[in-house]
Amino acid sequence: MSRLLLVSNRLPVTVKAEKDSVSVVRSSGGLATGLSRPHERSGGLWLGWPGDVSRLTDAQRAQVESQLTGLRCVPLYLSASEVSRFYEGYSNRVLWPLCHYMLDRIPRQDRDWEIYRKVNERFADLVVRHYQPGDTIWVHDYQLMLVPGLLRQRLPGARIGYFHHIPFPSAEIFSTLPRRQELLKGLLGADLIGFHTVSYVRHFSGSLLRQLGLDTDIDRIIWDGREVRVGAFPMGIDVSAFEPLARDSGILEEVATLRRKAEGQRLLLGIDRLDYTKGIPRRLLAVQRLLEREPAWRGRLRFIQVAVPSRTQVDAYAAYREKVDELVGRINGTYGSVTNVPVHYLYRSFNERQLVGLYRAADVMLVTPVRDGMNLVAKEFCAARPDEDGVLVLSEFAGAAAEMDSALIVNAYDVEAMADAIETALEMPEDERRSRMRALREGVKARDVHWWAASFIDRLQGLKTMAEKGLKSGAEALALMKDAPRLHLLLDYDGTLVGFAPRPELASPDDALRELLAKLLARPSTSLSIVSGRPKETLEAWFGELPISLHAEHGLWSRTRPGQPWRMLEGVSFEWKARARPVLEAFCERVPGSFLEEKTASLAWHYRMVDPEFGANQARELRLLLMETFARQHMDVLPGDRVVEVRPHGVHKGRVVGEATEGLAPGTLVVAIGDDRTDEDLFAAMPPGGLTINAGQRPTRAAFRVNGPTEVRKLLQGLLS
Ligand SMILES: Nc1ncnc2c1ncn2[C@@H]1O[C@H](COP(=O)(O)OP(=O)(O)O[C@H]2O[C@H](CO)[C@@H](O)[C@H](O)[C@H]2O)[C@@H](O)[C@H]1O
Ligand SMILES: O=P(O)(O)OC[C@H](O)CO
Repeated sequence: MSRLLLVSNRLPVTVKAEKDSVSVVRSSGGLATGLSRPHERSGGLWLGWPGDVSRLTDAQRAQVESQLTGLRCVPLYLSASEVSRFYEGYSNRVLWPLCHYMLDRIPRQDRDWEIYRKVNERFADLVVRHYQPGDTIWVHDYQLMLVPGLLRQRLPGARIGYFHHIPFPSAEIFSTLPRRQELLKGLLGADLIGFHTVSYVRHFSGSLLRQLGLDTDIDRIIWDGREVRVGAFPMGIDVSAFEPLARDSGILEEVATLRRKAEGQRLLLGIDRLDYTKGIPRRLLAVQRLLEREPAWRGRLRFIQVAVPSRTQVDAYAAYREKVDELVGRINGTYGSVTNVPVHYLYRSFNERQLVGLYRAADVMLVTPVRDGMNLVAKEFCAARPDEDGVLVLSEFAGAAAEMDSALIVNAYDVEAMADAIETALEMPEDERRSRMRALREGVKARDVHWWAASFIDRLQGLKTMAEKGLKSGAEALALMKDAPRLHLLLDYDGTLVGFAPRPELASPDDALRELLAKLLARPSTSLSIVSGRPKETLEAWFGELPISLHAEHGLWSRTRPGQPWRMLEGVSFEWKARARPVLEAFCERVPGSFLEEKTASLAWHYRMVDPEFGANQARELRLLLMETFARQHMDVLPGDRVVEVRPHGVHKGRVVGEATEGLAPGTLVVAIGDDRTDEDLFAAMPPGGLTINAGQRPTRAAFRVNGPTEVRKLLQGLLS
């Protein structure tokens, strides 16, 4: 296993300052336990913020640092202003509510973005300082969304993963963020981007399409000349740590004491960070509603709500706390008695042993966030129930609901339905409770936190990095081309010599391109061919006068010299065309903005002016329909860049190589440059020693890569100097 560099905003340790001493202890949270095994095994480092150390003396700080070194943790200290503007500001006032669909909580002024960016840079710089070739870098969560991109600039060949622990919102929600594109580009610096559920993966892909025009091919995105993978990796908990605690005799005694104190009562339990995403007020209202409508439960229910203080400096959290306090007071005031209150509200953190005791004692666990990335509390509850009893009421808006369908799934916004679910849970027969809990426990055990970490790391380490793929740069290609005694260039047109225009006829050659081609032709021992998918009429009109060979419609038509007739490949069948046309026309009608281009042999359905998400979906549907309908016909369906093309089988750009290079003097270096899938056929048919250059970002069999038409022109210009 290669060395792991873990990067998260918070280090997995807690600094404990007492009167005269200070110590650093490993935290027990999900991330800390989940990654501790790979962290130890890989001999790597964990980089992050150790929390507020501003009140420590110099000597204490030195002591902290030496203990951190022992744990192989590297601290990144945040100044007071960074804590307030990076952590509390952009991370928790903007990104947190955005990802949890709470747009009205985001401040109107975007004033903390710069600090967010700068702190992300500080993290990236720290990683670079500790990076050794061969390391795997794994960045965590929304506080560090720019870090993968910043690392990619600094360490182009590194293997980088990113995991998003909170929901990724729908494309409509994400599009409200002024910095949406920067953040997406930041994430795309990673080789692998992980989310808890497939719906977050879908939302992320939707945003890529809408914001950057990038289509996700199952789990693969092509960005900046690299492949980026996305996937769902549902996080689990450390079951092996919970199980023994749940059988611990000391804890079981405490459970018995608690149950004795609540004799004659059923126990409901809620355990959360005090966060406005956790749905505590509606949960309280549901308990209130049950007591209101079913007087028989009054005095017979005890709802224990534990809330750990969180982000207390952020106003929204303070206001939320007041709201919860007020509701608890109101319910207890209405339904309490001199000896008993229905809600036991505990505003503090509990240690793991105390939590397990509560989980073990509860009849019904209420996990009802209004939005939650995963929610590990739901899984901890099940792991703590080897007795196979207890009912889990789980919000459909927690990522955990995607896996835990044996829970009672509720709409956490619907107070009445939650009151119903609590009642159903309280009255559930023992058999049903056991069979549901058994199924839940199986899932929680099978996909624990070690499985989660290992599946992400294995996937990441199984991917080839840029360096391993070995694509060489345009500069290296230029050096070889300049050294060659003679040169023949096979050039694709659209996407290679010119960029894309809204309609094909608008992408005509500009003056600079014409001048460049003329100069290349004047260069000693240099000849060239244009190999395009365009109709022959277009190539004739644009380049007919030039002493070059022209190949139209992916090689169906060829013309070797000006004035020579165009010749068509022999033995090509077109009978499918009349039947395919109405299918494509129907798509033009139903997808506004799309249009049909007809060439001699092929039909192309263009959707570059259509809403990207809708266009891509419709293109997928069209391809499936064509492949089904014309399964045994002599035709190929080719997906292109915002185009679906249908062309005769056996007609492809590779067919022109023989003719275009016929009669070249020995020792001529043949160079092919193209950007899309149709150019791969050209690359595949190159003569031995030929040089292949991909002018795009797709996976390619080419040996060299440059980035788009601007760099192609720069490369060709380089031949003239
Ligand atoms: N009152 C309390 N006292 C003591 N400990 C308490 C506590 N309340 C919660 N905890 C502990 O905190 C840990 C994490 O809890 P969650 O997954 O529920 O949410 P959190 O929002 O912090 O995490 C974010 O990251 C995790 C992991 O990816 C996602 O599941 C989640 O959706 C995302 O918001 C659990 O181990 C739990 O025991
Ligand atoms: O306490 P925070 O702000 O570091 O956040 C803890 C949560 O687990 C974030 O996902």
